[in-house]
Amino acid sequence: MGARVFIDGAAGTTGLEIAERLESRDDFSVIILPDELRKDDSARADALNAADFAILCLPDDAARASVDMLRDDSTRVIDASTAHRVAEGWTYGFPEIVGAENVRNARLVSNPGCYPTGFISLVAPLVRAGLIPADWPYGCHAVSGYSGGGKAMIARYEGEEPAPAFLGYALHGGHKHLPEMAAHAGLVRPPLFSPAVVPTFRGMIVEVALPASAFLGSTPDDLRDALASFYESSAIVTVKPEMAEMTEITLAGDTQPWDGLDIHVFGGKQGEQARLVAVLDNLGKGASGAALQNLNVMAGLPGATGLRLDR
Ligand SMILES: NC(=O)C1=CN([C@@H]2O[C@H](COP(=O)(O)OP(=O)(O)OC[C@H]3O[C@@H](n4cnc5c(N)ncnc54)[C@H](OP(=O)(O)O)[C@@H]3O)[C@@H](O)[C@H]2O)C=CC1
Ligand SMILES: CC(=O)N[C@@H](CCC(=O)OP(=O)(O)O)C(=O)O
Repeated sequence: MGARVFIDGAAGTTGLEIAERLESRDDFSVIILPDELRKDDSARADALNAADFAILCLPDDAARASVDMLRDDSTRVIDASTAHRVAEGWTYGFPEIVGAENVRNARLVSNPGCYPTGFISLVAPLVRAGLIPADWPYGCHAVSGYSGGGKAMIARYEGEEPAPAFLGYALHGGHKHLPEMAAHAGLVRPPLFSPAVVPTFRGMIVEVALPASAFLGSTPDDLRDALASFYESSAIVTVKPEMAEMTEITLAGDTQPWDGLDIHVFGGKQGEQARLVAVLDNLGKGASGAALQNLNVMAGLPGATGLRLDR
């Protein structure tokens, strides 16, 4: 029997996928409450405290309640919700950005948000390298598959009523991901964020478009080179070489999880702009894939065992 992993919220979109993916693993034994007990606080408290690892796949308030139910420090937690992503005492579970060693040694790990995973992957290394400023008024445009909205949005897109082909939201600001986007990208303020949902189940494209004045005299090639060197040792994040002939970027519309994250840097002909683009699966590196990566790292397993990186 391997380490015991309790999935709290295993009936939801993220929890279900983590449970399915852990099923084939013999290095972990999975604890899932039966349907009639999955919202029973006493059963949840017992399962949480009996586990070596608890993965919280719950709305924010329920995730906070789960953490409050822990009686001692013996359960290590991966929280997939937004509740603890900028909270003191929690390690942000983005090993490529915060360092795998920090995740390995952490007891409380917050799994990054899907959009922030794309945004931070593009911006954090360049801010750290001093190639773009921490105080620029960044913008971030992104599209997500509808599974990003959990069960409610899946029901909307798969229900009787026709769903929109493009659904822009967060029109008045205040998206729940803004604090972690600023904090973990190393920015003084969050980006102007314009997310949208498109009618595919999973997949995500996150873009940060920059005028040349934002990259302080470097070129788009310099930005790409810096990102390539930052992610050189990552099996998960791939910085694509310049592809001048590439004129379109598309969502694959995959049905299976894909845990990779591809980064593109497109430059203007005279270097007058750079479009930094991250392509990922909102349910892969944006959710369950990241949770499994964090679980592997925390359990001291080599690399990113069990992650599907090809598309
Ligand atoms: N979908 C995505 O792309 C991503 C989601 N996340 C995060 O993961 C978390 C879960 O999201 P997601 O899977 O999409 O959401 P879902 O709505 O699909 O699932 C949430 C699950 O939690 C259950 N639940 C709600 N309250 C309680 C409670 N008090 N006790 C026990 N179970 C409870 C729900 O039960 P019921 O079925 O009865 O409603 C549901 O099964 C959220 O915090 C979300 O922000 C993170 C990354 C990406
Ligand atoms: C399409 C959609 O609604 N996406 C969600 C984000 C996905 C999600 O649930 O957020 P986490 O990654 O923080 O879990 C939203 O914009 O609120």
